[in-house]
Amino acid sequence: MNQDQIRHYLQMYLVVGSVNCKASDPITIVKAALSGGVTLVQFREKGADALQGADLLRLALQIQALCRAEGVPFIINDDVDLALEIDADGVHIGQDDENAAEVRDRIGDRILGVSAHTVSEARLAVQHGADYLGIGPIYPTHSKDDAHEVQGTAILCELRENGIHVPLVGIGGITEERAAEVIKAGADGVAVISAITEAKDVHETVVRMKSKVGNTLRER
Ligand SMILES: C=C1C=NC(C(F)(F)F)=NC1=N
Ligand SMILES: [Mg+2]
Repeated sequence: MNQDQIRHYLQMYLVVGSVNCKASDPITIVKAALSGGVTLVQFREKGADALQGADLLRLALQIQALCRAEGVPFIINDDVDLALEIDADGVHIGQDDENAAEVRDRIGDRILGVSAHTVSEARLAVQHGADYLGIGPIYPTHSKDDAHEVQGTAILCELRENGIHVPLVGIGGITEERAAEVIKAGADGVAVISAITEAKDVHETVVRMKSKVGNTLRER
């Protein structure tokens, strides 16, 4: 997939799993987020009471169907086997998951996202064929209990200053108020968990956040 297409997808990136959906259920949240205009959805089922087996597969297929109906790509976090089993549009892997080069071989030209926390991790991921890099946590997050130390937007500037020009998406504690500064620092979009899954009005939150991202991208 070409880089401009990937950059477009990264603008308003929802990362969701049943564990993050307390106020409401994942399907209701994903429907409202899609109607608000999210441009990419990642199914990330992690944590103490994460779904497994048939329940996991059922929820993945349900969210995949909702995304497909809206023409929004659907990505699976970590689980390359599940992604291939249901023919997801891509996978997102961390530094502690399967080697990115091996995953690229397994998934063909599906979307490959890789988490990176330093310039050297970013360079390696790009060499191994990553289509985009997930960078963070930019701000303190309570969505990931083993998150790396908070990096602030400086990491985004540092990556761009060191010649990392592939599509980048920031993640970690990103809220509507913070979205613009993540884009100004060089990200092509924002990846969001609890600011959307715990929002009082999911649809409106996505609409507002997406318009702030779009306006800031145009001003850049
Ligand atoms: C650990 C992660 C880091 N970044 C991303 C994203 F921003 F979506 F690319 N997703 C993850 N699951
Ligand atoms: Mg992982």
